[in-house]
Amino acid sequence: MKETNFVVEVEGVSFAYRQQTVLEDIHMRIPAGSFLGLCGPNGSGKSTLIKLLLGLNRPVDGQVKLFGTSVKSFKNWSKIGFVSQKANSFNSGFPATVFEVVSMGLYGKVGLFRFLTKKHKEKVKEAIKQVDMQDFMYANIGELSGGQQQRVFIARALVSDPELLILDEPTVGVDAKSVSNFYTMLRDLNTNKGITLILVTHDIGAMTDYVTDVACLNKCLHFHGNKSDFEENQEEMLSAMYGHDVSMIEHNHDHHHHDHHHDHDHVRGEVR
Ligand SMILES: Nc1ncnc2c1ncn2[C@@H]1O[C@H](COP(=O)(O)OP(=O)(O)OP(=O)(O)O)[C@@H](O)[C@H]1O
Repeated sequence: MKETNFVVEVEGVSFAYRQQTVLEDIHMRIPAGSFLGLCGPNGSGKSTLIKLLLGLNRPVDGQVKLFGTSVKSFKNWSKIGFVSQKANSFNSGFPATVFEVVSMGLYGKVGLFRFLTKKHKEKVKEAIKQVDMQDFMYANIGELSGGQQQRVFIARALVSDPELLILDEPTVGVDAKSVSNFYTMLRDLNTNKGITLILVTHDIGAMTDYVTDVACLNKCLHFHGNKSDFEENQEEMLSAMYGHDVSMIEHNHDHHHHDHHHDHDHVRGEVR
């Protein structure tokens, strides 16, 4: 029998800022090749958990392993790409092209201010194509929309061939119409390139059509499993987690109908 490879193993992890416990006894194993949507309300500890995975926070209890190695001694950071919502902050005057920004993803490998070889340049172009931004290769980053900028940051993370890509609220500031294209691109990276993805979001509805697995966090891990198990149990889970605040989980579940009355029938996890 083939053993499952886990990219991330979280074993009994707790974390507190001073006296405030933010994460409590989290157990979680993320198999290679999965696309995990990590959701939870504001302040539920999502970003804190990501910082633990990246070794930026030390757990109070328990341990984190990356590719089978404790994060404390993990060195192979080029296997991991990270894109945060704050990446998306270039103003229109910023004097760098898409090509240059994506090249920065290689500096860990080639050293800052070294010349890029032809091979490196090919890699940069390939990463830009993967996020479907080839038409903007030499455009200034500051002139692009929020969603386009986020694609460029993903390309910058992809250029060093990561096996795991972590995205913390990448669609903040991306207009609604671009969000589904953005998620489709992520799904393609997962299925075609086999990159394991962790997508942090407080918007459950928008991502469930794209991910393979879902984790729901609110200090404790309320659920972690594949998407179909999640969909069977989601009403209970969401009302336990979000109470009566369903505004953030509205979602047009139906792909074939676009009239508003119909959409409204498909609000998920509705609690009245
Ligand atoms: N550096 C810090 N010092 C003290 N408290 C913090 C710090 N960072 C986060 N917190 C607190 O820890 C809790 C969890 O925050 P965290 O940012 O992990 O949640 P989140 O789920 O990512 O939230 P959001 O969706 O709003 O980004 C919150 O109550 C927050 O106020």
